[in-house]
Parts: sequence; C-alpha cells; structure tokens
Amino acid sequence: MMFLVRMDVRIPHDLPATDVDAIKLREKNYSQDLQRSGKWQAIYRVVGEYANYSLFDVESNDELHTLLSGLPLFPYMEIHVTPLAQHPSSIR
Ligand SMILES: O=C(O)CC1=CCC(=O)O1
Repeated sequence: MMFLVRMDVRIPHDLPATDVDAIKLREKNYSQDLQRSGKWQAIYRVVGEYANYSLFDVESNDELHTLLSGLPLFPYMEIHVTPLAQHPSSIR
C-alpha cells in the first residue's frame, strides 16, 4: 500500500539546542534505516519550508501509523497522510 505523507516540523523554540541536535540525528538514522528497508521509498524537502513529502510502501494503515509514531520528531510534527491507488494510465 502506497501513501504520500507530508510532515511539517514544528520544534518549540525553548527546546535546548543540544536536545534538538540529538533528536534530529536519531530522526536521520531512523529514516535512513526505513529507506534502506524499502518501506520509506522517497523523501523530498518542500522548498522554503521545514517540511517534507515522503512516499511510503507498507502493508497496512496500522504499519504506517506505527512507523510514523516512532519518528523521533513525531511529537513535534504535523502529519498528513494521503492513501494512493494505482492510476489507470500508469505504465509502472
Ligand atoms: O527534516 C524533516 O523533514 C524531518 C525528517 C523526516 C525524516 C528526516 O530525516 O527528517
């Protein structure tokens, strides 16, 4: 099942910089592990915003929820999920 996910990051300004750096490093490692597994198929920065669009290929809604809620930045993100279906004109 394919999902388009938009993540908007909203880190509170009073979070200490060392904590922010540590969370971002954990986020990067978590994300790259999932990208290597094939479940997180792509991630793109939204130009000019602290946000990304990502493509996930997972088995179920529950699996996607588990992956997203495990993001180290999850408490500091607004997340919007769009389920995707096959397009009749797609050649892939
Ligand atoms: O920087 C972001 O858009 C948030 C994020 C998600 C995965 C990652 O490595 O950073």
